[in-house]
Amino acid sequence: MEQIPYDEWRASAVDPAFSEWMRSLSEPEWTAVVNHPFAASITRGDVPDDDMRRYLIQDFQFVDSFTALLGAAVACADSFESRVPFGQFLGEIATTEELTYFHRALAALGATPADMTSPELEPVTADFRALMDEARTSLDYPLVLAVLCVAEWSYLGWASRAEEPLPDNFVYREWVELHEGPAFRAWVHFLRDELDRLGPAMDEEGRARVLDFFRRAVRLELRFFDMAAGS
Ligand SMILES: Cc1ncc(C[n+]2csc(CCO)c2C)c(N)n1
Repeated sequence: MEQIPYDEWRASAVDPAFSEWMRSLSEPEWTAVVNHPFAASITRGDVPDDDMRRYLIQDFQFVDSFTALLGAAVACADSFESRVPFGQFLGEIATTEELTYFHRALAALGATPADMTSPELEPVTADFRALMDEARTSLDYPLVLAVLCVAEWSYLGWASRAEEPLPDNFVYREWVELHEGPAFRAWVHFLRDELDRLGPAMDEEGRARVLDFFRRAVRLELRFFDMAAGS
């Protein structure tokens, strides 16, 4: 897609948010992620066990780097008010939801402890971890935000397309519930608000760098679901 400078785009956009500028410049991949057949299959609970196991084994490695990236956000956010939500979310992931979910779901799918701690990484998992490492070591707050925001906003996108009733099997139901609902929505809102606050004050070169991280993350989300679907 053509790259329209933010200042020009904002003048005629229905939603002039900086995050929306980046999202719209990440088409058609963005829509392909939130409408991905593998994600739709999760919401219906009909992913074959072998595929769901492979996906969650790889995703646990993703979540490890993601958690480290949240730590970087605590470190490089530009105010106390901004640090706190990252710390809160970090605490939730590290303790309750994410960790117990992965252990229970992977046990139910017959994964071994070694599958969780030291699996062979798929190329897309390695590439995604490399992008998160690049953002983390930059300690550049907008770059960190861009990668976090794509991961969370895109997951909210597919999970909010789930139809009631959710699957009985907890492996699917809880994975949808983790990425939907008022608390998760507020978290995504916070990440977008931060980008919307910082983007307009940046120069064109700075914005282009944030957009580059945003787009790379969107492409990796698409490749990740493609990997999971075995395509
Ligand atoms: C490839 C991939 N992209 C994004 C997410 C979303 N995500 C990562 S950590 C986290 C917090 C609690 O669930 C969420 C929502 C994912 N799991 N896997």
